[in-house]
Amino acid sequence: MMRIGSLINGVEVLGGGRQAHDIRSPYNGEVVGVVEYGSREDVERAVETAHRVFHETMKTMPAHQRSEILRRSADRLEAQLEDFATVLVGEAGKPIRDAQAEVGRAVQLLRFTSEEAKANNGELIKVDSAAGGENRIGFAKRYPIGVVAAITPFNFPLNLVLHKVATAFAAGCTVVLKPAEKTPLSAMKLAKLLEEAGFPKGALNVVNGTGVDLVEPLVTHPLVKKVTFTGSGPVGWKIKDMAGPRKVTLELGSNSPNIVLNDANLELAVASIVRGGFAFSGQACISVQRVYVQRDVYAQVLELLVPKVAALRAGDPALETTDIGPMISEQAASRAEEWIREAADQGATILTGGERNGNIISPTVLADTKHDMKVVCQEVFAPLITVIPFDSEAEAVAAANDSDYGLQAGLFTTDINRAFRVADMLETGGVWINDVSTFRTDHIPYGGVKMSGVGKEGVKYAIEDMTETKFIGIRLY
Ligand SMILES: NC(=O)c1ccc[n+]([C@@H]2O[C@H](COP(=O)([O-])OP(=O)(O)OC[C@H]3O[C@@H](n4cnc5c(N)ncnc54)[C@H](O)[C@@H]3O)[C@@H](O)[C@H]2O)c1
Ligand SMILES: O=C[C@H](O)CS(=O)(=O)O
Repeated sequence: MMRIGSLINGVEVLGGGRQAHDIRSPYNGEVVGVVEYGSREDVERAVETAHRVFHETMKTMPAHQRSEILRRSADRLEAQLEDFATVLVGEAGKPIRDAQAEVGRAVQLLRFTSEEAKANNGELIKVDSAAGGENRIGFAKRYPIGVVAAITPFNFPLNLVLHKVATAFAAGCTVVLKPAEKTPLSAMKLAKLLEEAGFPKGALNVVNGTGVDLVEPLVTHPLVKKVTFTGSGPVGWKIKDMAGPRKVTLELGSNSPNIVLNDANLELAVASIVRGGFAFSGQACISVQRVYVQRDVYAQVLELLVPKVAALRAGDPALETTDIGPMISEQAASRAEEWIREAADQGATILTGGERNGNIISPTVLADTKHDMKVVCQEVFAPLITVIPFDSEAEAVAAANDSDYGLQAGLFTTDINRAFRVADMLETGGVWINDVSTFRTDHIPYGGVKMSGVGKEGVKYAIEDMTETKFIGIRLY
């Protein structure tokens, strides 16, 4: 069993009065690890270390060397895929096939960052485009920003950490990471792997503990230049306020809309919705939540969809046969159960599911919901979708956009003209045509509008955001 502390300058700090907390399997409550919480002083030392290592090593490390270490990290992670997947099953209750897929994505992400670390950054400016700019050229040159504070959630505890750490390294930055308190084991295992692959000690420092205790001293530290947060909206917006003048990226939640038009390939749409609404018990920020179906195919869609959802197998996340594992905590499962009950009391019809067994919520499909029900207008973050009929494209777009959130959307149609017409009108950071909102590859630009966040991740875009542009001009004579 892993016992971890915080990692500062390559040394794991344990003992010295630090409080130990059990990490328990969300499935059966078994202790799968122990974490000792760091202190505000640990945060201070972590930031100072990251600052020193940035100036002494990382900002001048040649791009080919950063790229090579990222590539070696990918190879090492690939070789340990099963070990990492087992940790994810234990700490997050993630079904093993989903856990393996997350590690596979993390390997690929490291390979993308390895390539992107060598890509051109910056551009040549034709200064003589401006009257008076004759005989001058300029460069928009990018420089690593410095110490990055990264705060991450429980649901993709490996891949979402890498979205911040690997991109920061590719840019030449250093990092202080505060992982989610429920899932710190994979983050620590990863931090050690990155050091073993060749990143200098102190390039990544990890402080473990609660967000309430550690995040404020971290994001307000004067040596921190950028804050990158993935997690829930209320916490994210509070962190943005704390961060003051620092650059901030917020990757937050959503109640993702998915539209099925009457000319869609319904088999494809339904299979995608089943996968995208229920993978990891719907605990993805882009999970399918609101499904809008054109009225003339509504009955047909339900007929295809409901038996497929009912056939999903819930149970032990360690088993290859499990589709639906536990939610992260009893509190999260009880909240989902309560929202389903409340919707049913207000007139929604439960077409399948709607039950709780410990931390497992049976995969649920609701119909007859109303816009102001919590299961529609708030982020559900549970294995639950609502299926809502509409008559016209305009009605579907208006309903989809009638949300505080705007992360990703899905849209099914066989007509390319309708596809672009609707995609152009959706108020989200991304739209998939003939796939669901839940689909993501790690190099696409990714990030929400409205209350779903600010800034973009996706390898190239995150790296850009870890840099600052300085203009350097030359007058030729
Ligand atoms: N847009 C995205 O890319 C994306 C990806 C994954 C998850 N999410 C969102 O994350 C949420 C689920 O993750 P979660 O439950 O771990 O989120 P969370 O906001 O509870 O926790 C995220 C991080 O914030 C810290 N934190 C919690 N409360 C805090 C506080 N009061 N002050 C300071 N820090 C605090 C936690 O310790 C953790 O490290 C969902 O809303 C989901 O949509 C978004
Ligand atoms: O939970 C939201 C994540 O962004 C999902 S994914 O890891 O990017 O697929």
